[in-house]
Amino acid sequence: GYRWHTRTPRSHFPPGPKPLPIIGNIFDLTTTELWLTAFKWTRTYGQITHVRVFSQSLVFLNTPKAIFDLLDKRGAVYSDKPHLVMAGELCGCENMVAFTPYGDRARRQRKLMQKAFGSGVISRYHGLMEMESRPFLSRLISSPARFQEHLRRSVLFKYRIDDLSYLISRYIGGFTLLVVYGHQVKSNDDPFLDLAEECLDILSNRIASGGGIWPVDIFPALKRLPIWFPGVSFKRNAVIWKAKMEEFVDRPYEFVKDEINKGTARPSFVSVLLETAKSSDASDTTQNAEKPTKQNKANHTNDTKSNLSPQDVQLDNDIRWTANSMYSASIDTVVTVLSHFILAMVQHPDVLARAQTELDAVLGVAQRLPTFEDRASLPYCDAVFTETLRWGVPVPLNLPHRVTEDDVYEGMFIPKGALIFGNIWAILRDATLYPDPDAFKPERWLQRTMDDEQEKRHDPRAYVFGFGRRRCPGNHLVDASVWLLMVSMLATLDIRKERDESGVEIEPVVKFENSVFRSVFFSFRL
Ligand code: HEM
Repeated sequence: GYRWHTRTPRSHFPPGPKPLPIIGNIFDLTTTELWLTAFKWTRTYGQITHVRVFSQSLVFLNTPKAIFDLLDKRGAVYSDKPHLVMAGELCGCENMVAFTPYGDRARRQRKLMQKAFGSGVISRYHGLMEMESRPFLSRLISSPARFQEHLRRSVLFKYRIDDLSYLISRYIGGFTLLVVYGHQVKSNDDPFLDLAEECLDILSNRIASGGGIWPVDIFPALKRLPIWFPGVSFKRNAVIWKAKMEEFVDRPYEFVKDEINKGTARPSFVSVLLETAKSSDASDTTQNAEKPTKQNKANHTNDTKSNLSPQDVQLDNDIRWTANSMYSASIDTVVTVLSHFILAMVQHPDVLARAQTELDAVLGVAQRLPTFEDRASLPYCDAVFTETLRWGVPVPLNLPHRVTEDDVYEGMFIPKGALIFGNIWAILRDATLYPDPDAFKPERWLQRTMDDEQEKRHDPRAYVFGFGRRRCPGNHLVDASVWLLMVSMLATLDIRKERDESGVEIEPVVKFENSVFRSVFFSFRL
């Protein structure tokens, strides 16, 4: 039965729109851009909102205080992830880091990612990022044939954001493939990048569309229906998608193993961990391995299965899935942030001009491209980057966390199993924190009026990467690589509105997609 009918009176839940009997607030949730709806609720219900879908509680945390009090300070019970039958179990995504239940495995995975992309190691990749950003720029300006060389920052091709998304995903995907797997993308039809593209499309537009909640997640009994049963097409799809996801995880990983065996592996996240594991094998230091589950065994290639210890199997799976998670989590997110940047530049030629003037002064007549050494001398460009993160809000409702114990916060009851959404949108659009919040205003980051602690809380980086023990492990990488792409584009390109036949500028028609990421579509010119 429903817990609140017996033990806890409904009035003790955080406030929220009134649910219908049984189905709850389903109809309150089905609007486009759910974050806009959730934002409206904050006006009526304040710092926390509660809604439910059938018996599943959804809790939106709408203020920095509520978010940090729960997701940070009570991280021990607010760091689990929803158990998704369809996405996790049936489609095999349960080992991806963003879906991993909170516990030993999640902690091991995060430790590995910390090694790869923790704040202390990012500067090691600066050279590589600078190197990889060059082909990105040249692909950008050479893809359409009409480049006009006599203009320094030159204009004049028509783009749809999709064309650019493609190039950005090649850049960030290529970079991650190199760092994580030691694979260098050389051609336009790289098999690993093509596979990633196909799989990310399946993941975000098929498996996780609608927040990843399928009827079978609400009625788990559906999964026991036989596959031929009418209406069970989700199970047939799941079989196909699961095979694809496994290929996505296994192929680049097996590539590294092959390269190691041949003695030709380029040093990478995976190769270094595998080599370290091999050399510590002799001294046998691993402890506390989980018992190998069916899943673990199934993941293993036949030739090695027989002589692997449970510890080896565990480590092998940790590396395999962590590598894929970093690779797959980096692509759509970075594309989204850069699309927001371009949109802001198209809509604010004055900001573009000021950023370019600053760059010109620093880069001088040499007309070289910017590097990380220049960052400290480019405060306005940095402000443009910070404001892009605040204004764009790439993941407006964060990824849901799941609370593992009944909890009470300021007199409100939060039931075990509730999904908790950090309402990042509500915070970054809060006029008391960021006056005139809809406006794109880099100036707001130029004068320091707060002490260090307040400043840190005010910085959009405290929000856009999520919270507590699940906070995005790629955040330091993003701060470097996205900054570099932005200033490289500012240094070499003009970004303009489209024009009609008679040369008159057209306001971009902007369309946001209703999904986990705040993807945006529009046209512009470079
Ligand atoms: C601008 C780009 C990015 C944004 C805005 C972003 C944002 C986020 C957010 C909001 C979360 C959810 C955090 C939470 O549950 O509280 C997350 C998780 C994650 N991100 Fe990112 N991310 C970006 C790029 C990257 C990159 C480049 C990587 C590569 C290392 C990455 C890897 C991950 C992983 C593995 C998770 C799951 C962490 C976990 O559940 O423990 N992200 N990211």
